[in-house]
Amino acid sequence: MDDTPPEQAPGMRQLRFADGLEHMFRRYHADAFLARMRWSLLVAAAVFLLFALLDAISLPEPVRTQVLALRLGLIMPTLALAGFATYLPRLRPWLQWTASAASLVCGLGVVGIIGVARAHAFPLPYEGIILVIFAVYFLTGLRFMPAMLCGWVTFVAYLGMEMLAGTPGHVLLYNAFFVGSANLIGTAGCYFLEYAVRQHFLSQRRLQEMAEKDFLTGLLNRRAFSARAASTWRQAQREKHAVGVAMMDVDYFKRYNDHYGHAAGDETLRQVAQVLGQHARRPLDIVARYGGEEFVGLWYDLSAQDMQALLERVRAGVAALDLPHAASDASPRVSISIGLAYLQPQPGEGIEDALRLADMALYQAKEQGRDRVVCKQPQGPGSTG
Ligand SMILES: Nc1nc2c(ncn2[C@@H]2O[C@H](COP(=O)(O)OP(=O)(O)OP(=O)(O)O)[C@@H](O)[C@H]2O)c(=O)[nH]1
Repeated sequence: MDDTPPEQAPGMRQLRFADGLEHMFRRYHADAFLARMRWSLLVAAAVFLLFALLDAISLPEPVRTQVLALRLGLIMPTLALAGFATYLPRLRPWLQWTASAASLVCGLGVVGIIGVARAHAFPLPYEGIILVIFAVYFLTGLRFMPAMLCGWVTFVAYLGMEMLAGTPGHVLLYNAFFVGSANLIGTAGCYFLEYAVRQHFLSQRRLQEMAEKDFLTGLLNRRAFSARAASTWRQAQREKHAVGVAMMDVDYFKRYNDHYGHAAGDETLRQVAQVLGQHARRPLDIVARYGGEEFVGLWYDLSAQDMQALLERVRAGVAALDLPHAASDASPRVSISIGLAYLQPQPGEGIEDALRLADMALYQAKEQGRDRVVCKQPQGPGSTG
């Protein structure tokens, strides 16, 4: 397990983790901020509608028509489209893009509104730009980079518009200072916000790992096995694929502890677990510590022969560790007995049924002298159990 404190994780300061982790973070962020994004679009729409009301009451013609055209004909439909996009699961990976586009349209739209007022010499306050900038940084749920891009592009567009409109230098300087400062505050605030979200993401991952992993061996624990195996089992039922479920037990481990000491026993369990882990590398393979010196594994969609061959390699791998076990009647080295249940999950059957069968196979392996693999298949046509 990675013990680095979240704030020292590589890429934390740059707000970019290594590729795989960054991908997971973005998915986590998209899920965590989905509701917030919807609400922020709703709040933005409500504010723009209120301003439209104010414009309708207070602006003279032709400013009113042009401003309302921008508010109701450009900004509101964009917000509606961005809101709609949040309900399309296919667009979920692109939500930062759609929300950025909507934010940019709002920012440039407000620049346009002020530009219309300037063109008709109507003294419309420029502070609407500051409102938009704060909303982009703190309300939308945009990550730091896109939020910063939207904020600063809006700033530059605003400056350009004021220059084109011939705004006097000293007024422009003050306005630019205010809008620029809003952007600086937003940039810093948004950085710290995303930093905190990343810290939270890493802490949550660590907690989940701690809840799922066995402390001694680093394999999954029994609870995590049950959850994952149940889901793989259902998948096998749906797709009508076979699974191999194996119970594995280190032979005469009580005697090993008594002979070599508990600490040596711990180290042996770690090494055995490593061998098991090396044989469960596909995404749906699961191996876990079931308890004490007992391990459990599930392998998805292998033929019965491949499954038995794999477990034979596991048994041989443990033997190849070449750890002396002077007190064992099965072998002079540490060895493992394996009971395999090989079956295609039937409707109404659960993973417990497979575990029970694997346990029976393990019992037989012990009866037959340990250090071996015994396979059982459910009774029925073609059964070898
Ligand atoms: N070192 C160490 N020993 C453990 C741990 N968990 C369980 N054990 C020991 O594992 C032993 C299991 O003993 P038994 O259940 O009798 O099994 P066994 O001696 O392997 O006998 P067979 O399974 O019949 O071969 C006990 O002595 C437990 O104390 C652990 O985390 N570390």
